[in-house]
Amino acid sequence: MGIPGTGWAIESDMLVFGVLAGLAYAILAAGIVLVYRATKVINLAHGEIGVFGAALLAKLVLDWHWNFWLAFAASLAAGAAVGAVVEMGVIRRLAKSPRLILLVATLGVGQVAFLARVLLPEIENHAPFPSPLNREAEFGGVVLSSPHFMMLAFVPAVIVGLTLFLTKTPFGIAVRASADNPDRAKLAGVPVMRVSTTVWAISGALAVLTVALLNPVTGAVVGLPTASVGPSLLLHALAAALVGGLTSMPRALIGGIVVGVVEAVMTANGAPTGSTDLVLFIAILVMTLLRRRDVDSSADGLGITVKTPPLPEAMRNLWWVRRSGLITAVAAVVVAACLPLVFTSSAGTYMLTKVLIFALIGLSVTVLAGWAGQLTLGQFAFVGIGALVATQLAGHGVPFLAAVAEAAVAGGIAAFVVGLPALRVKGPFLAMTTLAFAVACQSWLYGQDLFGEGPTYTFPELELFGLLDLSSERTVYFLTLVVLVVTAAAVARLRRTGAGISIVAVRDNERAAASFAVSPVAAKLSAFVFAGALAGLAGGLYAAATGQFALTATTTPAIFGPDQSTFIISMVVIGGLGRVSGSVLGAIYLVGLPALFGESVSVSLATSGIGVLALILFQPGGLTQLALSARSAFLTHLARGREAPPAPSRPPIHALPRPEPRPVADQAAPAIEVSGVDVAFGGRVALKDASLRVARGEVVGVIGSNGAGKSTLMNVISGFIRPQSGRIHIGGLDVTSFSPHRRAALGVGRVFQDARLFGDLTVHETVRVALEARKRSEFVPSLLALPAGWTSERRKITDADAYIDFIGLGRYAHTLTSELSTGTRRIVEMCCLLAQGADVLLLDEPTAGVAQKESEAFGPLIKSIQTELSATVVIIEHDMPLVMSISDRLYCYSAGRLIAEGAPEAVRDNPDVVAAYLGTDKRAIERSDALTGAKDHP
Ligand SMILES: Nc1ncnc2c1ncn2[C@@H]1O[C@H](COP(=O)(O)OP(=O)(O)OP(=O)(O)O)[C@@H](O)[C@H]1O
Repeated sequence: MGIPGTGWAIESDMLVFGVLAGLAYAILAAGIVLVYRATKVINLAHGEIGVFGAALLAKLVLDWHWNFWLAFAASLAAGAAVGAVVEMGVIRRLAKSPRLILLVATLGVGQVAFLARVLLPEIENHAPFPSPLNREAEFGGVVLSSPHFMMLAFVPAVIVGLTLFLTKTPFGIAVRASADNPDRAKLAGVPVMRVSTTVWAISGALAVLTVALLNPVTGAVVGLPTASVGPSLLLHALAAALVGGLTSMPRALIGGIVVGVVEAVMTANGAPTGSTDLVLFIAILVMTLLRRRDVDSSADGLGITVKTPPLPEAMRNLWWVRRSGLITAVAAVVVAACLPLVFTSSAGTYMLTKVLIFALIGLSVTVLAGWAGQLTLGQFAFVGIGALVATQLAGHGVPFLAAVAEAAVAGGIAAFVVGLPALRVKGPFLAMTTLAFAVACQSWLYGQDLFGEGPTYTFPELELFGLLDLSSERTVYFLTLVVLVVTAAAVARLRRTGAGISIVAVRDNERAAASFAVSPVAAKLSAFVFAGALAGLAGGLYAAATGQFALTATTTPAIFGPDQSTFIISMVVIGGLGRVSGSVLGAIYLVGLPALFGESVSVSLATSGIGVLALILFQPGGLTQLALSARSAFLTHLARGREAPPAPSRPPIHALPRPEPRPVADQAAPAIEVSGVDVAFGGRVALKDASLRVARGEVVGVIGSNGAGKSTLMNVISGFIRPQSGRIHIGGLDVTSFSPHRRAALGVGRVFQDARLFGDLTVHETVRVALEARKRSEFVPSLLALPAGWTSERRKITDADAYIDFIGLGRYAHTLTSELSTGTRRIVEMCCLLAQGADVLLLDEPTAGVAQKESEAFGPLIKSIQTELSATVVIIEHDMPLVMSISDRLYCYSAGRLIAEGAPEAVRDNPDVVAAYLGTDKRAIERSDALTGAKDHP
């Protein structure tokens, strides 16, 4: 059979080989799916655990002559035990940590499993990997032997068995419940911990089974270095898992077979090297893009883990304490500048340069993963692109600095291309896409003619401005040091500007950020492009420092390969995710120490998988956290017996900064007009022919029982939900097709029911995000500290101070919002509305979660903010006394339909409203949250 238009043939042997390979991918995928279903983590240690168990099996059968099945059972049990120990010792302890930390922990576990395998007594009898039967049969022109039959029999049986186990048994339901919401599952009596341990134990056994099935098929000879489950194999399995949406095992089985067959057909027909990985990358990209977008926009748990401990009041305002970061940085640069005097050999200088380059690449991960929360497993791909571009250009006579700058541009462009589709992709799916990109770069892109003749590339020996000889390692070292210092300073500065804060805000709460006019797309893309450019720049310098490097699809470990991408993630997490110092400390720890003091047992122990795991377990904030804790302890010690100096006072605020008035499309038009809006989620109708008309300056309350469609109405007005029909006008302008952040820029302010704001931003930073609605901080001027950007940033800082003082939040200004009580966070939200200068305020249960006593103050507060902003207000509230006291008119919704509208008293007494919402109990009306149960007290 042939494929029309390609000249390719499909023979039966390709199908047989394809199916066999596909079964291998599927069983690997099953293990990944199992753990992902239970813990939402991609277990990167899965392969290594399997390789360890399979080595044990080989030892038992070949050297100790155990019966195969007995040895098989024992190694599966060993795999299960390893899985359970990993869960109890690592995963459980990190359950509340950001997912990135867990991912890195699985990398550490993988290294420890690798070490365990190496420590197993050496196998003396070199022989093919053991298999129980000794039969052969011909099938489709292919001679199949017992390992193939094992694969054909075991894989479908295991997958069907696991599927039934997970879908039809109470245990399976418990797995799903504990994955979706562990706290709620615990309340419902699900033994969450036991479920998790069991899942990891099953996955451990499955890993051993996988490698035990895989090894004989690939003809592994025990005792010789066996191929481990590297990124490429993992990627095939991930593609299969993705066909099943990371949850369905039968679909993963089909996915695996499809991947295997396509690959076999392509390879047998002589498709160019690496093109199968390219196809895999495209397939993964398309599949992730076609996935239904997550409705839930909550942060995917990639938060920053480094927390600055409080400093004693007596010391906080001393100049050298305030400047301690800068002082440390200067001292570090001085030390770095002296190091070449200590490590004088050319190899030593090269290692120092490599530490600097890794720190630079670490900065790119800091921005992308730490700030933007984009979990990338392919950052080294951009380093490789940068290196090749710089080498190629330098080889064609382009001056050194221009070549390196173009490497940065190439990295940025490549990141833009990858980042654009990645905007729709989150967390583990993005990790997979970027890993696929890294694998495709290694096996396909780097081999393209565009980058010159490989596989060996030589960076020419150049001069800088005809003065500095770049063939000297020392010159390259100092040049790299200058680039790193300048870049680190720019990155640190960027984080303090509106542009940097916005990136973190989008990561923490995309909806809230959009409601402050921050464009999530622009924030994420700018992080992607900037990180890509930094990686490309580092790549250019890496090529210059290395001089000559070889790139082939099979070189392991490849200099720019996917393994390096996972390494750099570990490095940044170990250093301290999200901080500039994190990249530098991580590079010193994981690249510098092993290279310079590799002989020392304690150094290799500290920087091995065990050291990394121990550090993550006891100090998830990494080395930066350790340093900050040490500083805090030292200052606390010094502060003993010292009086706290009076805090520097700020001049009193006489008037709030006035926002520039926004142009209004039609002065005579109502502030908000919603007409004929229908919204349905699947088959469930949330709004039917909804309408709302609010005059300028009016306060309108929206009431109705839970699920009546009130929040949906808010989401329709603010742009988070596109209605199936109907139109929305703001100030006479038809905004139906506008995104949320565009509506926010028109003056639409919003508070959300959950009052989550941005967990990793301080109150001051949060208010500055709101100020973005007035004047957006541009990325490039902020990064380069151009005068325009600088003046506007200074202005925003003082404006934020003014709003915070006005609303009485002064003492919380530098507290993280996640550390505030719900009531205080609600007040921060109000402060943000002021800062945003919103003239249409959409308040979705602004007192939800606030104690009754505190919520009484909210009526006057809302009124005063309305007056200050001359705003129009729509408020959803279950607190009837509050909503009655401030509203000019009320709308009441029931089951998505408007049932009453008019003066507050008239609506309250309307029989339909009484029947559908309020009931007849007077006390309930006076304290209506008792009726809805909506209020939870902090
Ligand atoms: N993103 C969504 N996906 C599916 N269904 C949804 C979604 N958002 C809302 N719904 C459904 O639409 C209906 C209206 O929900 P909505 O949140 O607007 O009600 P509400 O009146 O605000 O209730 P509450 O007082 O509890 O906030 C409910 O049945 C809800 O389950």
